[in-house]
Amino acid sequence: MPTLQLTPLLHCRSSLLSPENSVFRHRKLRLRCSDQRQALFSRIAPVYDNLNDLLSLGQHRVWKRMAVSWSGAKRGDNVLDICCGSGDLAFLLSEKVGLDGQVIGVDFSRNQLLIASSRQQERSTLCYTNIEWLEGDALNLPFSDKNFDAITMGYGLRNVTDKERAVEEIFRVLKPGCKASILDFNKSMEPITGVIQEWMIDNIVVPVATNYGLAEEYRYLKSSIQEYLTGKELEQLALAAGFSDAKFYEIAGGLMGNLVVTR
Ligand SMILES: C/C(=C\Cc1cc(O)c2ccccc2c1O)CCC[C@H](C)CCC[C@H](C)CCCC(C)C
Ligand SMILES: C[S@@+](CC[C@H](N)C(=O)[O-])C[C@H]1O[C@@H](n2cnc3c(N)ncnc32)[C@H](O)[C@@H]1O
Repeated sequence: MPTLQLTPLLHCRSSLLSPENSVFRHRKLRLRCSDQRQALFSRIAPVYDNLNDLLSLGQHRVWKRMAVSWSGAKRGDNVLDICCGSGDLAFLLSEKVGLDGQVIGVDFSRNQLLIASSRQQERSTLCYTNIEWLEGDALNLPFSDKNFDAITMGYGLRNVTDKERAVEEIFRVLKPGCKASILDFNKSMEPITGVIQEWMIDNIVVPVATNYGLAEEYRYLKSSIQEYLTGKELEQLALAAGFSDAKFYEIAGGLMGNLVVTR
C-alpha cells in the first residue's frame, strides 16, 4: 500500500498561526488544517480501534473508564462525548446513564461515526440504544447553552485547531456545577517522559502503523504532543474560560493525563 505524502500543513504548526499572520490567513490556515485533521482521522478509522488495543496493550480502555468516572456522569443524565471517534467513551457513558439517560457523540469525521454506529448495531445490549451520533465541529457545537450534565473528550483536545475555542464551547454547553473530563496524552514537565513517549512512537507505534500504510498519520502523534499544553497550562486555560475548578491528573506513569473541570 503506497505511503501517503502528506502536505506539511498536516502538522499545522502553531507557529503558522502566529499573531503576525493576518486574521484572514489565520482562518484560512485553521480551515485547511482542520480539513487535514479530518482527512487523517477518516483514513485511520478502519484500523483505529485495533491499533489502540495493540499499541497500548489494551490499557487505553482503562484510561477511558477513568475519564468517564471523573466526568461524574450518572443514571438519567444527558451527556456529551466530544470528538467521539469510534465511540469508546460514548459506550461507557451509555452504561453509566442507562436507558433513562441520553448520550450524544459528536465528531467531524463521518468515517469514524460510521464505525461508531456499526459498533452500536453489533451490540445487542439494549442500553446502547440511548446513544445518538452527530457529525459536528467541537469548535462550534450544535447545542444550546447549559445543556449537558457531564461531558467527556477523549484524545480530542490535542487534535482541534483552536484549543481555547474548544474549551469555551465545553464551558458554554455544560450545566453549572457539572463536570467535563478531558483525556489525552500528557505533555509532561519531566523531560524523561517525553523521551519515552517519543521513543515508543518512533520505534513501536510508527513501525506498526507503517504495515497499514499509515506511518505519517501515526508520526503526527509526536508533533501533536510536542505542540500540546502541559497539565498546568490546561488548568490555566480552563480557569481562563470561566471554569470554577480545574484539576489535571497524570496517569499511566505520566504518559497520559486527564483534566477535570467544573463549571
Ligand atoms: C487511545 C490512544 C490514542 C488515541 C489516538 C489519538 C490520536 O491523536 C491519534 C492521532 C493519530 C493517529 C492515531 C491516534 C490515536 O490512536 C492511546 C493508546 C494508543 C497509542 C497509539 C499508543 C501510544 C503508545 C504510548 C506512547 C504508550 C503506551 C504505554 C502502554 C502502557 C504500553
Ligand atoms: C484520536 S480520536 C479520539 C476518538 C475517541 N474519543 C477515543 O478516545 O478513541 C480524535 C477524534 O477527534 C475528531 N476531531 C478532531 N478535531 C475535531 C473537531 N474540530 N470537531 C469534531 N471532531 C474532531 C477526529 O475526527 C477523531 O475522530
